[in-house]
Amino acid sequence: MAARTLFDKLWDAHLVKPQTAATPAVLYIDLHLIHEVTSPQAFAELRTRGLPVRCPERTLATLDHSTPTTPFDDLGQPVYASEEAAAQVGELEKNCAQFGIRLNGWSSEHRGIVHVIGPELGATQPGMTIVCGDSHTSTHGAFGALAFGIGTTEVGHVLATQCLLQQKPKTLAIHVDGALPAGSSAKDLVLHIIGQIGVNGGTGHVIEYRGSAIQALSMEQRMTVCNMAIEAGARAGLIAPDETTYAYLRNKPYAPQGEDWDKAVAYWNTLASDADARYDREVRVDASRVAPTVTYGTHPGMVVALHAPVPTPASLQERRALDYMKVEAGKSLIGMSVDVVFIGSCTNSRLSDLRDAADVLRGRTLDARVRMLVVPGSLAIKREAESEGLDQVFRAAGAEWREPGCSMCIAMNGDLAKPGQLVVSTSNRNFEGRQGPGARTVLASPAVAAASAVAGCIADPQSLLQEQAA
Ligand SMILES: CC(C)[C@H](C(=O)O)[C@@H](O)C(=O)O
Ligand code: SF4
Repeated sequence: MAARTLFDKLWDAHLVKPQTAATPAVLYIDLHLIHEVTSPQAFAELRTRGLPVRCPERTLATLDHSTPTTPFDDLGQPVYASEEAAAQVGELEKNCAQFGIRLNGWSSEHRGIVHVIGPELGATQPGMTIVCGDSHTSTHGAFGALAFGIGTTEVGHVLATQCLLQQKPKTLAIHVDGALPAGSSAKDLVLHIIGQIGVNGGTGHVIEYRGSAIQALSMEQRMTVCNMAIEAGARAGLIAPDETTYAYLRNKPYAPQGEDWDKAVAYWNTLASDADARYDREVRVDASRVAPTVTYGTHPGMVVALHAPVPTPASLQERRALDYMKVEAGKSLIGMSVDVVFIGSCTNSRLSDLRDAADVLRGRTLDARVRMLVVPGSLAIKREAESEGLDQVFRAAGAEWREPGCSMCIAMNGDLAKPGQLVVSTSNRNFEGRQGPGARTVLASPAVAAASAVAGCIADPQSLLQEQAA
């Protein structure tokens, strides 16, 4: 057989019907993740047609986008920001009960952001096809699973048939060699990559991240990198499974156990791209040149190294973005005044991210002008962080330690910035108004975000970390 890439192997193993000139391929879906925003209409469609869910056991639901991150009220009930949010959640609860779907709801110890809990439970596994009505489903590609976002109509198709119609995407290998410099994180790497290839650089492709710098990343870091594949326009991001993957998954609740585990690992070991496999495109990135990186504009491709000057706008659109952000070309963002700092989202809300932020904050307090929200990606992460005392570090610094959810990443739950406020955010999208009407977003790593909270302006964590060490 001809040499195949990781993507080819995943595609071939799930192909129910190949595509023809006239019809897309039919793919079998191993795991369907659902949340409250993109599922209601899909269930309504099932009801209209009198259809059951084909594989409830392959469907996993959580509440995340519209859920409050404040504690329950005195009656033990969540306090929703709007009727609409409450209705959306209620709808998912009802649909899951009626169609026999596991829901990590309010009473579950496993609730959290969909892209955080899938991996955490071991539901996300190498070799799988995984879909969700959510663009950041690419996160799960960190495990060597073909994982991508789908629309609400497709959510209905998958619920009804456990299959999906797909055009075969092309492959793009991003080789990342060299070592990340001390002080540069996975977030800096992925922002740097998007800056290098552009927000359309991956369009029509599945990205496979490869090379020594990728292999050196932990699973949490790999998830950060795959999470943002979609921000480069890619259909999905992939990393071949290896010992790091297996060490993470072993003994997770839904991971295979005993003999099944050994069999699974033997299969997973066959998934890596063959040595002579061909990609449609290849790009090289030198990890040693990745500095702490931030966005300065209104899409995730408008990135700049923290100490480098913002480039001169090359188009009217870029000029408008700079105006909106109140950013000046020719100057770095260092020193720009900050109103809100958000640590959270499916990009950077895992334990290692919280540790990175806490390392900068330990023994310090926030600048008086800054509001800081720390929102763990899941209840499990919240509990772990508390057992390490990270919550104490955040609270002592003056930050808000909140319940898990998407929160200010998308501001659907009432956590939002005011018009004109500047948010340094560890999330993945800096679109106009995403974190509240008129709010301005600078995407950054947890360390840069935390340092900016202390300084009250965009700041480099290095000097703070050196002081801590001394
Ligand atoms: C609400 C949902 C459909 C959306 C997505 O698809 O990604 C959200 O998660 C986001 O991050 O913008
Ligand atoms: S955390 Fe943000 S990016 Fe992730 S699923 Fe929620 S809204 Fe989307």
